[in-house]
Amino acid sequence: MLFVEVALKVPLHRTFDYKIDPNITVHKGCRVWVTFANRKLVAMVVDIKAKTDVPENKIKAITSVIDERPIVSDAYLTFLKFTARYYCHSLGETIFTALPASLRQGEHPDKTQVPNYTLTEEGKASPKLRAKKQLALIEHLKGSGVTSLTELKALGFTTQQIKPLKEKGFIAEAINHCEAWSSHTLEIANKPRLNEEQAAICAAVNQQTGYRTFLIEGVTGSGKTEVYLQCLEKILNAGKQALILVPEIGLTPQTVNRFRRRFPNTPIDLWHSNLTDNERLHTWRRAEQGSSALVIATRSGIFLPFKSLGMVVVDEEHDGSFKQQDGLRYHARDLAVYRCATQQIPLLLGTATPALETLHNALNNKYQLVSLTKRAQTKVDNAYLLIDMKGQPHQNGFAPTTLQHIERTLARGKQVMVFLNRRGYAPTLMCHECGWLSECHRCSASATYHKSMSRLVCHHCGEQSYVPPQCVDCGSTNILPVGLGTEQVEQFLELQFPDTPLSRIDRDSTRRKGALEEALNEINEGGARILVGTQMLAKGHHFADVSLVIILDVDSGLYSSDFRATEHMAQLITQVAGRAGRSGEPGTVLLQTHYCEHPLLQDLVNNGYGDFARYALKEREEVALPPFSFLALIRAEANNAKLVIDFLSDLVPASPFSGIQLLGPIPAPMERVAGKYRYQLHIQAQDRAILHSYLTQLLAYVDKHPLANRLRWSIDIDPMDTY
Ligand SMILES: Nc1ncnc2c1ncn2[C@@H]1O[C@H](COP(=O)(O)OP(=O)(O)OP(=O)(O)O)[C@@H](O)[C@H]1O
Ligand SMILES: [Zn+2]
Repeated sequence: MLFVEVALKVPLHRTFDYKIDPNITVHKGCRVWVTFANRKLVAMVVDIKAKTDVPENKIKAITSVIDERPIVSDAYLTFLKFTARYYCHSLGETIFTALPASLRQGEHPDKTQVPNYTLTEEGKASPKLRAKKQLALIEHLKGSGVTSLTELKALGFTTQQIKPLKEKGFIAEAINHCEAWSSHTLEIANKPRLNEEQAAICAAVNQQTGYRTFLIEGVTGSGKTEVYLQCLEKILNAGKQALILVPEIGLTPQTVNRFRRRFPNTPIDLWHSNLTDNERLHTWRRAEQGSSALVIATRSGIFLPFKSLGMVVVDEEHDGSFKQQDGLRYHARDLAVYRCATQQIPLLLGTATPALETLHNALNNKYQLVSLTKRAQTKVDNAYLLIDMKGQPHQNGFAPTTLQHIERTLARGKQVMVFLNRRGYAPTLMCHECGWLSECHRCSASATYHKSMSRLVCHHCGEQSYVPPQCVDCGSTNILPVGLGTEQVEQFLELQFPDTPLSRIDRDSTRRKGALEEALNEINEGGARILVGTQMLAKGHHFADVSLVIILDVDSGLYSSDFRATEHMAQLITQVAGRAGRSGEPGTVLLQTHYCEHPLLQDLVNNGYGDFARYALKEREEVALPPFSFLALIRAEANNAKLVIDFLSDLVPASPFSGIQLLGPIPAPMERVAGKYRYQLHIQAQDRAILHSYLTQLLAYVDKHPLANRLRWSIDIDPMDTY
């Protein structure tokens, strides 16, 4: 008799054995159907063995084999086993998080094809068309030859343009070549000559054989993307594959476009949350078969099963979106380090604002630090101005000086960008008579006033309610909005500058499909002169005409209970500021603050992020916070606060464990969300191995804990925020 050890999508931290008829062939990395607790489940075979500890009368046989051949390699399974161990997550849940939905459900890996499009002879003859978007699509296909539907969608095209072009016979569906990409020859379009700093980095990367992580610390607009592109040439020329991880794809079609323009005939595939299940399966399979050369992906792309991976690039490595915030709470950048190290390939981490963890590793020579200190297309730097708000009169959050700057910039025909990381009209409503505040009754948070909808909306649980005509407590009609949101900024600026077109970009204004693309196009074509937005505006956009950037409120980041708050604030300021002065003349960055003298703020504006970050690292070292120690968080929540506290208290051992500091149970910074009480346990250690061995013991205990099934709990290794 033979036995298979399988991983199942269940939260238990263990695998399960089943028996299998020796006449049936099955391999590691194949899926099988099994019954588990009276349910039929897809299982992944992680080992095949001759013996089992399960008694003979207890062991069940598998129901059937799904895959004749393994769908993932041994090395890939090893990677997932590491992931599960590192994040203290069940192997089964880890494997089934990594697989695309169709494979989780037991479907055939070759179930689907995504159409490709190419120009017909009529299409190549530059047909006269009135629709601008249809023309743009024809132009695109002229450059790229064959392009998948997925890529066209990422570039902002829709079936509205594709269908009529197909009907008119200008484009046709093309055959999808699933051959290995390595049989192509690489075509490289025109490219700029690298400057000295860029060339030095490419040389260092190209020289590398085997594993090395490079941190490319390059100011915004210094040509990091150009460095990735030119480093990729060697990898692609060798017929290898590369993974490009980016924070967002929907927001930045330019990125995809840039890779496509540089490598016109190269199979590029995409992986992000807006794909359909079929599209995901398609990309997954093409990566696994070696048919894709480049995959541009968001966070979970780190789990794609490449056949011959040659390089990974993590662009904007500091970005919070690389950390998954529920389920398997992995960090894609950190997993990239493991993956590249085991596969002996280079990893490029690029950013203007390195995460302190990454910088620490670079300063310790664990990673190689390489820098781009100058902007690629302009010689000038942006000027920072701190606007002291203390005791100043202001209108809807704008100091008089700020308004004068806007006026002057507009008069010169330039664009102005106003940044505020809070959507809605005002974060709360207040009764002027009795002090009543609009609070969400399910969360410990205020409900945001959305004037255009006439609603109060909780940004934490989503609950909406009508704006009360009178104070709920005292009946007064004197109810006022307190604080500032983007909607209010928009209305105020429209009144101040009535003849100036304005565009607001935040989650509310871009909810309708295609709204974001329209707004971005309008900005790029110079229509909108004032741009108001949240961090959606901060990420990676290249707006040529912006020469004044205003950050309305930097104070909230200076004093916060989260030890990473100042780091995140400095990253955000630097990234937003980087949108100014991108072509030619220097930009101005105005920061409104009540704390002009704050040493971190002074350091940031006078000496730049690099200096700030090195100073901030020293501060972390003094108090032994990460990266100078290692942190794990156990979170628990339930409707009943006592249950949560009892559960977490019970996890605290009676006598201390050497090398481990425990704090808690303490309430989460937002104690109540959607009616649930949330508490947490902070577990800190100077040594990662000690932390992990402690957690392994703890988890074995939690798995059997009688309260564990009565509440929701989770463990977070290297948590990014402590809420
Ligand atoms: N060596 C070069 N010669 C001329 N132009 C260059 C060179 N390198 C980059 N550029 C141009 O400079 C601009 C900024 O470069 P790139 O987008 O690569 O910078 P980045 O550092 O990735 O920017 P971001 O700050 O948005 O991440 C682009 O328009 C790019 O084409
Ligand atoms: Zn709420």
